[in-house]
Amino acid sequence: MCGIVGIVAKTPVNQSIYDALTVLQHRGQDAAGIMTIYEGNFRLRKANGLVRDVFESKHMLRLRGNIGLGHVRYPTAGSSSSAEAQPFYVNSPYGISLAHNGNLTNADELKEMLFNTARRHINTTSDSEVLLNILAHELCIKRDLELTPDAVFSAISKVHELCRGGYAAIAMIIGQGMVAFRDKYGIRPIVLGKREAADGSFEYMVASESVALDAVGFQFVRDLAPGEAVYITDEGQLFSQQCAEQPENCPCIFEYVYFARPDSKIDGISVYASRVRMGQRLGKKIAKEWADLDIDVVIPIPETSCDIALEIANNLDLPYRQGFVKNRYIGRTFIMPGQTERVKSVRRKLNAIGTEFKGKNVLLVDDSIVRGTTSNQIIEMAREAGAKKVYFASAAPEIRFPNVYGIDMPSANELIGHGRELDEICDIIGADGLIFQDLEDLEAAVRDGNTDIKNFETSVFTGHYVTGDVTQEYLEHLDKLRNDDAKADEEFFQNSSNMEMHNEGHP
Ligand SMILES: O=P(O)(O)OC[C@H]1O[C@H](OP(=O)(O)OP(=O)(O)O)[C@H](O)[C@@H]1O
Ligand SMILES: NC(=O)CC[C@H](N)C(=O)O
Ligand SMILES: [Mg+2]
Repeated sequence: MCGIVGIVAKTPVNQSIYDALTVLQHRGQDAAGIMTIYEGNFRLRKANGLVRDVFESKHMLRLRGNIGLGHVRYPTAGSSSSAEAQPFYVNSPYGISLAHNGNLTNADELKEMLFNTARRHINTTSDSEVLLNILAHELCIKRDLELTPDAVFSAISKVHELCRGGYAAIAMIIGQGMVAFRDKYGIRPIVLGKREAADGSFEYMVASESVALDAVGFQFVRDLAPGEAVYITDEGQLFSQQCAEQPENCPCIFEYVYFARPDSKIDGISVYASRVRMGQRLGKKIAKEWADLDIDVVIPIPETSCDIALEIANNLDLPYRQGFVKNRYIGRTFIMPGQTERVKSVRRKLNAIGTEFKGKNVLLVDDSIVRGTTSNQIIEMAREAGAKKVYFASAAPEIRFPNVYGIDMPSANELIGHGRELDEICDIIGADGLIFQDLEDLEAAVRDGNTDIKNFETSVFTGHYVTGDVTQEYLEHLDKLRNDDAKADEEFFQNSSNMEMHNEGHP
């Protein structure tokens, strides 16, 4: 899940984009990039690493200009090489750069089509470079020197016709403006904000999550609707239009379960409040199904599950204790690119406080169990710390199917819930009892924040893919390409780029 941000302002945007990226860091820890336009040219800095490591003062000084884009990357297509860090850019037409969150499911076909029909070459394995070239190709067909909003929107309509999958994207066009758009199912989130400039006019910002607006002093205006595009000219004029045929609101439910920050609101739903409701519902289920269990204490697995666990404890009338301490300098485990790193990071990241476990029957709570990397080790740690019995609750149901829309779960076989029933999963993670939230309850917990949303993207639980184009053949192809072994084999290449980036220079 990447984080994206774009700002069109009256004053330099580099610091605001940097600050916004730091609060979107939880969406991608692998690479970061900022691109601005200054005196008719792009200025770019992107590299592998966290925001604080990628941008030094010398880079920030170079990133001049009042319009810019930023990206934090969690690779879910292609490789982790710095050459695939974002934003990407193309020279023609105008000079366009793009930052993308999500995954295209038909990137291979589009790549071929781009060559066959437009002789466009894609030099990386990134689906985002494909998306940028599709947009560039469509804008190229409009040959006027100045782009009208109508021409931009008709290009985005073509993008929607051609591209499948989940995408929220922001593109910047030299001498014209910035366009942000969201796929027709609204799978990936994106919000619009505004701020009053000193001269009384408005500056605009688009970002993956509302928390980014808060961080840099923009007021939330609204979420982009599924299929909608907003175009902000260099002068700061805002236009918006629905660009997709039959859009359908179907946001990714995993944003609420795990990805997004609790202080964000997505599609009118507070992520924090939805997690509290997940806790309420799961608490009720535990009370009903485990009435005879002698649980002494509820302990969360930091960090994402803390709000959920507290509510479960309230519902069960049990004490809530933060029995695991999280090392604040270690990032999120699940979005690390390889399984070896993920396994190692659990014990580096979490440590048990012995007194909270010794001689007790503990209920550990996590937001989700994906590969079982965390639950497996954490249960072992609870036992080492002296727990008598270790029960485990997951606020999301069993994850049984791959994700194809921008969450790196490409291989069914790597999912602990794939093809396994509750008892078997419980045995593998080594718990004395295991309980999952029902999908109905999870959906209701989120929907209670905005009853206009009838459906969510829940394919990891159901195997039903809303875009309707995901075949067994595609899933097998994805598995071969991106399972952990395949990625480990590519490790050497991930650390070395085919193309060095020419983004260093003098201010
Ligand atoms: O079953 P797994 O494959 O281990 O994946 C699930 C775990 O990964 C995530 O935590 P993560 O450490 O990424 O982030 P957090 O600190 O936000 O909880 C999630 O919150 C679960 O704890
Ligand atoms: N998680 C994401 O949004 C990733 C965007 C894009 N598919 C990439 O891998 O760079
Ligand atoms: Mg976690």
